[in-house]
Formats: sequence, C-alpha cells, structure tokens
Amino acid sequence: MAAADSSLSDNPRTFSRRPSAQASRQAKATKRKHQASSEAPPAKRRNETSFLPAKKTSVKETQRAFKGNTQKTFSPKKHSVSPSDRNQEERPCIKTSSLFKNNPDIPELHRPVVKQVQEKVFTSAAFHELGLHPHLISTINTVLKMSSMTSVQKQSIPVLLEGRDALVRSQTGSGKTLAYCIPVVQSLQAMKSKIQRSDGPYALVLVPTRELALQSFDTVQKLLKPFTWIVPGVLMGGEKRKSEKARLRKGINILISTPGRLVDHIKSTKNIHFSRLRWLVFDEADRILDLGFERDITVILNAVNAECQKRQNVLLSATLTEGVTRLADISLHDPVSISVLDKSHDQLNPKDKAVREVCPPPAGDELDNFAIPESLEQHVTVVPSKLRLVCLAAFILQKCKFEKDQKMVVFFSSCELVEFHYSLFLQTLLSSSGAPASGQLPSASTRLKFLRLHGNMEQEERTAVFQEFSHSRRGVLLCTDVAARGLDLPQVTWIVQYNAPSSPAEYIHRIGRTARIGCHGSSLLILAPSEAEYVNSLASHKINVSEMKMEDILCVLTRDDCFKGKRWGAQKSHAVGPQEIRERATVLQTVFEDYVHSSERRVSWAKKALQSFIQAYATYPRELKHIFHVRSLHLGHVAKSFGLRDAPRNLSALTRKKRKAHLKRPDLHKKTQSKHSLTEILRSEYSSGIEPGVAKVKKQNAPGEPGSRPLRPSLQPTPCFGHGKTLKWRKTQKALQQDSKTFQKV
Ligand SMILES: Nc1ncnc2c1ncn2[C@@H]1O[C@H](COP(=O)(O)OP(=O)(O)OP(=O)(O)O)[C@@H](O)[C@H]1O
Repeated sequence: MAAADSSLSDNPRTFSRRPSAQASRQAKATKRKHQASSEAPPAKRRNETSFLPAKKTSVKETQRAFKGNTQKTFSPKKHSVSPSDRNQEERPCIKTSSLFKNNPDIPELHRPVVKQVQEKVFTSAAFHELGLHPHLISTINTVLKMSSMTSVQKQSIPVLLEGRDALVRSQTGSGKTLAYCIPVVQSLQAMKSKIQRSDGPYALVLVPTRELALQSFDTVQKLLKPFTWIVPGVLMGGEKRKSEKARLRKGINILISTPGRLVDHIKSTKNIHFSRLRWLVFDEADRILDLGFERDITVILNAVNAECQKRQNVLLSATLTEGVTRLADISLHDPVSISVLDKSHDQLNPKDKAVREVCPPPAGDELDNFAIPESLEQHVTVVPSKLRLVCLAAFILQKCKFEKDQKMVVFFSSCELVEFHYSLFLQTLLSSSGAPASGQLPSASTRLKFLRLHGNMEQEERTAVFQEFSHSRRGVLLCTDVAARGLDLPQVTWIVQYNAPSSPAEYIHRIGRTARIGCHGSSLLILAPSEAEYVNSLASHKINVSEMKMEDILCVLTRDDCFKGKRWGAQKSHAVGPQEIRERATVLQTVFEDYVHSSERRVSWAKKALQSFIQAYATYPRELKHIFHVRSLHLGHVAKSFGLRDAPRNLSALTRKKRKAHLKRPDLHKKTQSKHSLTEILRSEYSSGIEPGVAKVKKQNAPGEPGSRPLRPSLQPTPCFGHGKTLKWRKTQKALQQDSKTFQKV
C-alpha cells in the first residue's frame, strides 16, 4: 500500500483547535464524580492545549510497537503559521503505522439463516372493550392518544383485571408498561373505600434503572389524571433521601422504585409500610430477579411479606426466560403465562395455561428464542481491532452527519469507555470546520450532536441527558447498558453495539431501543475477526444478522473533505477507490492519535480506557469465553483503537496494582479467594454502573437460565413472592446483613 501522505499538520484548518460551543457547554455542565472522566482534559485546558503538537515518536519506538508494520510518514505541508502554530510546523513528521497491514483475515461469515420469532404488535381491539372506567378510557384516548390495544395489552389486561398473577413476555417496544399500568389504575380507582394518600403503597413497581423508574412514573401519572386522590411516587438513587422520606411520610399509593433505593428506605425510613399492598410488579423481571439484585430483592420481599398477606404479582420482560419462569413457578400463586409469539404452539391461552403446566419445558425450549420486531434490520460488521475506532467514527459520520434526522444509540461495555469516546469525539469529530465537501449537505456540520449516559454520572445530569435525547430529533447517545432496558426513546433510528453484549437477552434489549411499536429501525454489531463466531451464537437463539462490509462504512470518509489526504488536496474530483478510502481512514486515525498524544495526561487517560476495555472483556460469561477471550486480543492493535500509538507496557502492572488494592480491602477479601471472584470484583468497578454492589460482578443470565452457573448452594433462595411467608435463604439473616455491608456500591 502506498504511504498515506496527509496528516493533521498537513491541513491545519481542517480541524479547528477550538472545541465547539457544544463541547465546551457540555464540558462545563459536567459534574462527573467518576475518576476516569477526571483523567479527561478539563474543559478549560482544552482551549489551551487541545492540539499541541504530538510528541514526536521515534521510528525505533514506533517500530517496536508495531513490529513488521510499514510506517507511514507524513511530511508537513508548507503553510504560513501563527506563532502558536510554530511548534507544530517544527514537528518534522507524525507517524501513523499502517492501519491496513498485518491485520488478521476477516473471516467469511457463514451465518445460518434462521427464521426469527415474530410477534404481531397491534390488534384491532379497542380499549373501551375492556370495561374500564370511562374516565380512564378517555385518558388513554385523549392524553396518551391511543385507541387500539397492542397484542400484549389485549392478552394481559383482562387476566390482570381478574386478579390473577401473571408472567408477561412480549417483544421490546410492544406496550408492556400499559399492560400492567392500566389494570393497576383501574383496580385502585374502583376500591370501595376510597384510597387515602396516607394509606401508603397499594402498588409497588420495581424497575432496574432510574431512567426507567422516571419513565414508568410518567406513564402512571398520566393515567391517574382523572383520579387525583391516588398519588404516584418515584424513589431512585441519586435523589435527595430527605425529600424522598418526606414524600413517603405524606404517602405514596403507587410507588415506583429501583430495588437499591427502596432497600435504603426500608432500612432507614420508619414511614414505609406495605400493609395495604395489592400489587407487586417486576418490570424487566429477568434483570431484577437476576443474581445481581438478589440481596435487595430478598430485603424487599421480606419486608413486604411481613406485612401483606394477599396481592397480585406480575413479572414482565421481553426476555422472560425459562430460568425466571421456573423461579416464578414455585413462588407465584397460580400464575398465568402470557406470550405473544405468532406461532400457535407458543401461544398460551391466558385463561387456562398456568406456568406450572408448561414446566419443565423441553430442552432448547422456545423460551430461549426471543421475538424481535419485524421492522428491525440487524447488521453485523467484522472489523480488525486497529480499525475499530475509525470505523465507528465513520459510521457515526455517515449516519448522523450526512443523513437527515438520524438518532443513534451506541453501546459500550463500561462507563470509562463511554467517557473516553465521548470526550474524544467531542474534541475531534465536532471540531471539523472545513468547507462542505461534495455530497455534504450544507447543514451537515451542525448535525452532529453527542450525548452520553452511564451509571457514574451525577443523577441530575443523567436525567437531563435522558430528557434531552428523548426529545431530540437527532443525535448520538453513547451509553452503557444503563440505557439497554425498557427506555422508550422516541424515533431512534440506529443502535450500534461497539462492544458485544454478554448475553442474547442483553442483545435483544439493546437493539430493542429502536423499531418500537411498529416503527422502523436498524442495528449494527461491530465484531473483531476473532469474534465472528458470535454470529452463530446469535443464530442459535434465532437472531438473524446480515453483514455490512467494513469498506462500505469507511467509504463515507471520501465524502468528507476533512479527511482529505495531501495527495488529493489539490484535486477537484477523482475516482473513489480503496486507496483513497485507506488514506482517509489513516488521516482520521492520525487525528485521534494526535489528540491522545498531545499530552501525557491524555495518553494515560487513553490507557485507562484501554485497561477498562480489557477488564470488561475478561468478564464475558463462561459459555462465550471461546469467542471473547482476552488471550485472543492483540494488545498493540487494540491500543490503536484508543488512539494509542504503542501498546502500553505497564498495563498488566496497573491491573495488578488495582487487584492488590482490592485484596487489601478486608471487606472484599472473602470474594477474592478464587481467580473467578477476582474477575467479578474487577468487573464491579468497570461495569455499566446499573447494578448495585455485587450485582455488577455477577453474570447476566438469570439463575437456571441455560448456560448460567448454578447458584452457590449457600445462596439458593427459596423464593416466595407473597402470601405471608418470609423469604428464606439458607444463609441466616445475620449473614445476609453482613453480606449487604460487604457489597456496598463501588
Ligand atoms: N396501544 C398502544 N397504541 C399506541 N402506542 C402504544 C400503545 N401501547 C403502548 N404504546 C407506545 O409504545 C411504546 C412502547 O411501549 P413500552 O415502553 O410500554 O414497551 P415495552 O414493551 O415495555 O418495551 P421494553 O420491552 O423495551 O421495555 C411507548 O411509546 C408507548 O407509549
């Protein structure tokens, strides 16, 4: 390959040295408590040092880093420079090792074509057929602007109005929230003795994340418009405890909460009583009943069971697996299983098919094949590690800069990765100020807007970002799995999974943020060549993905003159060939590398992000280890995708140091007995931040789910959702209390 011959220094006006207004505004607004983010250059300093000349990398050094790779030498273009630019002019050259050499071959994807499980979203049945209170019907029609029911609503609402316990499974974005909210509101408004605010909770809804709590609260609040005497309320981490306590004291009748925060209040607030509870709803039940929340759920169920004898229990999710249903089978009272699958044999008659009748299911049961919205197009692209960053950036540019009204969500495996890419993209992609290239729409440069969401952000900012992205018509949200479950973000057109999810269920929930309620949407999963087999793993769950070629993604760079190499600089038009694509990709990579290498601090920040990536990578569950194993990562190549020119040499030492620090913590000592536990603890620090304490260190699968590890005997629960019994664990309560102290949030 001929040397790519352009660099940032070739074309100093291509990338502005000043951060955009959005960048500095967002940086100012940021109040991150998270350490990695503090590694990112402070907003103030960005103005001064943003594009300091990259430290010259000696040929020797670079060769050591990319042994055998051809070095690309970029000679600076002659141009007049201001004194502040002199340093840059003095720099003799920047070297970017070849992105396109010494990569592993991209394997052919022999993806088995599978028939995906489908569900019909809408029915022709109207809400007024349900015999609901007329004011409730008119609220649904006029406030929510809905007239006909979705399939899951048509099946669930009558069953729940009959007073039955239920397990509800239907695809993402099919209207499960109203499927439980409508019966709750209908039953509570109809109570003979009118509900008083001071009565406390009649319904408790548990959800896994704060944003989902806010969203569900919003829906309940709308439904309650005509029934002003019923008071809804939300409890979630990050809010002021004091004000929550005050609201609890006044009384909340429909209480929506994350498990962790509710446990806080159960332990510390005198005014929380469940004696009148009639409903217990687990939204995203497979997530909530996952081992991650086990201690919190134990505390909640014990508190509820101690006071409340009889109530309705409802479990809902798009991925209610066999594991959860089996757990529910021995804990719910004569539950009805509701599934909306199109296949007739998968459809359980809600009136007479209780879960106990379908358990134990046959091996490879259909419950492991999740329905995917029909209008969702799924893609996969296989990209060598060195090209990952450039490829992601090119894809974002393609969709969000050159196409109109695109709204994209990009999933990463840790908070640190989100922070890193967010800051990097703000400082590089948003700073481009070149004249519109041919094919570029005039307003294209203003179209790019980045937001980010993860568990290590201040709640105030989290909520603001969630609201802003919800109401926005365009933009790119970089996030962890904190946004994977339940969030109804309108008009999202693309889901990108930059790091593969740890289970098919999480894959389903991530892509389910688009193509909701019959809308069209697309998803892209980015895999390394060594991870290509993951496509087969998805196929075994009847998930069909079609291939998108990396070259087709990178091709967009030829539409963007910001990435013009020197060779093409003077030419007006030219044929777009693979050579030009490579050169432009190299220019973009150089922009990233220049930014990262412009100060020691940024280099160390990128190294920490890389370290976080590796640690998250080490936590894939056992059944996926043959695909995602740290041993198959080429550190030098992966480093490139963090804008690092060199594979960090002290990475393992850094990791060891961190591990030692953990080992010194007596509270974690017990958990660090085995290598496995160690990985779990490391993951707790680098996870998405959605889980409480030990939640982060546990694998995603629900207990009993195929492929999941069996529970440790000492933690085997005797689950009980109600009917006056106390939840029993083989561990004593005392031991549990000690444990809950041990697993504080990290
Ligand atoms: N009957 C209906 N008619 C039109 N729109 C509806 C109807 N029911 C729900 N919706 C809308 O569909 C969207 C998705 O609903 P909801 O968030 O409840 O889906 P879900 O099944 O809970 O998804 P997930 O599994 O991702 O949590 C929401 O915007 C909601 O307002």
